Amino acid sequence: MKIRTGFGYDVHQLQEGYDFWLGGIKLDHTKGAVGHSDADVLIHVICDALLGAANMRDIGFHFSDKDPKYKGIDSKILLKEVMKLIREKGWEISNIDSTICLQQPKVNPHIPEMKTCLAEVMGIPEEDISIKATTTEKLGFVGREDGVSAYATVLIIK
Ligand SMILES: Nc1ccn([C@@H]2O[C@H](COP(=O)(O)O)[C@@H](O)[C@H]2O)c(=O)n1
Ligand SMILES: C[C@@]1(CO)OP(=O)(O)OP(=O)(O)OC[C@H]1O
Repeated sequence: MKIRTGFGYDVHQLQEGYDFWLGGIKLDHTKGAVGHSDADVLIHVICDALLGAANMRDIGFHFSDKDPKYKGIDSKILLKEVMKLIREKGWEISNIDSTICLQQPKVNPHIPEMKTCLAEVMGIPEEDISIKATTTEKLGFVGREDGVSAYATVLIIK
């Protein structure tokens, strides 16, 4: 049996007038995340951690932010595609752990819905997905509410 770990980190700006997609669901907030896609930072770090664990480059390598095909795309579609890529190489997910860095809004009340959504997209049990959140105590770009960042680690097996 082979076991590999992977790690992902990503940042998106927060601006008024944009939808705020996070963990596959739309949050009700005064600002939203800016990107070429729907800018779902949690999904992006999960994609990067999975691709990194399988040694298959990163999200921007597979889905270029210069390609009009991905303009405004639902990141759940990208995550499904990443799952296909790693499963084609024989990998299955053991577990995912993640942290969202966001000053506001509170994400804790939305974590169960995010887990249900992501588990369905990835075809894995909810219990294998951990999502956590932290503010940065009003420090830095997250603290100023200029952006949202996230980290994820994964374990994959074959
Ligand atoms: N956007 C966020 C940030 C944090 N949480 C939860 O609040 C707890 C306290 O935050 P600290 O930054 O003071 O550590 C944190 O542990 C999370 O449970 C949240 O829900 N949404
Ligand atoms: C997802 C992609 C592709 O639409 O665009 P963004 O939403 O800008 O996200 P980012 O994490 O900066 O890079 C990956 C991109 O290729």
